[in-house]
Amino acid sequence: MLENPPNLGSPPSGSPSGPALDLAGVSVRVTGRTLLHEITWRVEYGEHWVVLGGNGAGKTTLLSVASAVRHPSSGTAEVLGRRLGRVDLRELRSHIGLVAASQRLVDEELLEGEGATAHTVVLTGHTGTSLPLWDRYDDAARDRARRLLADLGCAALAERPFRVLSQGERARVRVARALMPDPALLLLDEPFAGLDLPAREDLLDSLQALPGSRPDLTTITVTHHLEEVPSTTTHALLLRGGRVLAAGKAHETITDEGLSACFGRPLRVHHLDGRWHVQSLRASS
Ligand SMILES: Nc1ncnc2c1ncn2[C@@H]1O[C@H](COP(=O)(O)OP(=O)(O)OP(=O)(O)O)[C@@H](O)[C@H]1O
Repeated sequence: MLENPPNLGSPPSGSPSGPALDLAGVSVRVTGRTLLHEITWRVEYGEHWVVLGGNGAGKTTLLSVASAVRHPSSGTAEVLGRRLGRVDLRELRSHIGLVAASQRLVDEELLEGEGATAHTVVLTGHTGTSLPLWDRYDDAARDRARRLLADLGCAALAERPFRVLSQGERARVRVARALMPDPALLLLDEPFAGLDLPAREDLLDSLQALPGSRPDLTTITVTHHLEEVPSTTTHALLLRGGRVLAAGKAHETITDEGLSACFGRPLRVHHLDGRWHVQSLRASS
């Protein structure tokens, strides 16, 4: 047990002791297949991780454990100081912000059909529901939803129907929604999927501003693309075939050797003005 576990009734204040995420020997098996092999991974509060790996490496499966959606088949997983299997997962999930662009919000279509505005979509993050529960939203919640939209550079979109928003605008509204309950942990599963270059850069700017305004927030971003790694990233985990190839400080982990092993081809990594870029040596030779 942690000496001072974060107060899950309200957002942690100051820097809580103990890790935000602590996986020890975590394996995930489905019939006939092992999707994750004995993952050991520790994420401290205030760290900003990127999980890199090719298609099918196990990134989404790993995030499903970190987001308290899935139990490990073996090993132990502690999220925000709570051991999966011993706590109410729904209550724990209310302290975790999850953005998964590839999996639309459960009832996004329903929200669209209802003509929900961007502000309403963010408000549903307050109750963790697909549809708005109007009697649960006081003035403070409504103001907070507006402030979050402004933080994500979307203040002008507040009253616009969600269904008419561009993919880039939707991506930022989803992040605002995920931040609505003031989560201790923000998990982003391919948040840049389907975005063009300006939309990607806008979302990156917004994500890179988060550590400044929320010093205790811990983030984990899953991506295939090095160009999408926020400049505020502190740590990286490289995944291949459901196994951790390397995990540690970003500069020590995102290397030519590490990335080449992770993606199974010779790669050269460049780090320029805080951003990462990759060059395929096979393509250029
Ligand atoms: N329920 C399941 N049953 C069987 N296999 C599964 C199941 N869920 C995932 N897989 C397989 O596990 C592997 C890892 O999947 P996962 O979605 O975690 O990978 P990923 O790294 O997120 O991939 P991508 O980048 O393509 O989204 C894949 O080969 C996938 O087909």
